[in-house]
Amino acid sequence: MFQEVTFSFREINFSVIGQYVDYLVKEQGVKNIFVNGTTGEGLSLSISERRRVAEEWVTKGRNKLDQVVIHVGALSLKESQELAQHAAEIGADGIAVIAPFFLKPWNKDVLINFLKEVAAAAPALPFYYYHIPALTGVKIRAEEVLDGIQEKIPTFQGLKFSDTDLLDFGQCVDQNRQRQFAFLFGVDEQLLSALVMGATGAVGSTYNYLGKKTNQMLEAFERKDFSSALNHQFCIQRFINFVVKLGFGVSQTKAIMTLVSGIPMGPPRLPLQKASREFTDNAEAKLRSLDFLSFNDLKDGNLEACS
Ligand SMILES: CC(=O)N[C@@H]([C@@H](O)[C@H](O)[C@H](O)CO)[C@@H](O)CC(=O)C(=O)O
Repeated sequence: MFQEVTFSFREINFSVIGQYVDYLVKEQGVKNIFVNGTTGEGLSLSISERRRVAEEWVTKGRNKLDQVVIHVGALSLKESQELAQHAAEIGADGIAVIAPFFLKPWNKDVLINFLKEVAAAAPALPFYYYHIPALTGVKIRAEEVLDGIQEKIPTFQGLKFSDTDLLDFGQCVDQNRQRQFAFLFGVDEQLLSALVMGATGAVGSTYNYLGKKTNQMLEAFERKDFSSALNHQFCIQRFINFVVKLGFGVSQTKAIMTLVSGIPMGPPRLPLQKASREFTDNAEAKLRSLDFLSFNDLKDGNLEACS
C-alpha cells in the first residue's frame, strides 16, 4: 500500500515528516509511500518545494519504509523531467506521472509520447502511469494506454488507477496477465472489488488513518476469508459514505489525518479551504462510533463498532 502526504501550513512544515513516517509505520502498518500526488497537493507546490518534500520522505524513510514513489507529473514536460531526474538522484524507488491536464493529450499515442519523455529522464527508475481522469479531465481509457506501453517505455512498472470504472480496470489486468505489472487501485471504498479483479496494491488518502483497518481487510482477502474482508470493506465504506455526504476532499482528509495521528498537517493551500470545525467534529464522532479511534468510550454496547 502506498500513501501520500504533504504538510502545508502557509509554508510546508518539513520538520514533521520524520515523525509522520514513524506514525505510518508503527500505528498504521503502512510502509510504502506515494509522495506529491493528489492528497499531498503536489500540483499546488512549486518545483523546489516538490524536490524538498521528495528528499525529506526518502531521507526520513530510509531503513524504515519499503518504497517511496514520487509523483513527478506536471504541465511542463521540462519540469516533469527535472523532477524525474531528481527522484533518481535522491534514490527514490519509482516515479509516477499523471496526464498533463491543461493542453491535453487527445489520444493514447500523444499521451504515451509525453509519458515516454518523462520516463527517459530517469531511465533506471520504475515508472507508473497515474490514471485519475476525474481530476485531469483526460478520459483516455487506461486499458488503451497500457496496450503496448512496455515497448515504448521499457521502465514501465505499473498503473495507479484512481477511477471507479471497474470494466476498464479489469481489462487492464486481464489483458496484461503475462506481464509483471503492478496494479495499484486508488478508490479506497471499492478496494475489495478491485482485489477480486487482480489489484496488486492500493494508493489512497484514507490509508493515512485507516491503514491498519485496510490491512485487516487485505489479510482476510489473502487467507480467502471473504466474509471478513467484506465486513472490513463495509466498515470503511460506512465512514467514507458518511464524510462524502458532508463534503469530502483533500482539505477534509488533512483534518482527519491531524485528528487521528495527532501530528499537525496544517491547512491545505489555496485554492483549497480548510475543513470546517463542524466537519471535523462530525468525522471524529463517526470514527469513534465505528471504533476507528482507539480511545473510545462508546465501545460498550456500540452496535456500529466495526472491530
Ligand atoms: C480523488 C482522490 O483524492 N482520490 C484518492 C482516494 O483515496 C479517495 O480519497 C478515497 O477513495 C475516498 O473517496 C486517491 O486516489 C488519491 C491518491 O491516491 C493520491 O493522493 O494521489
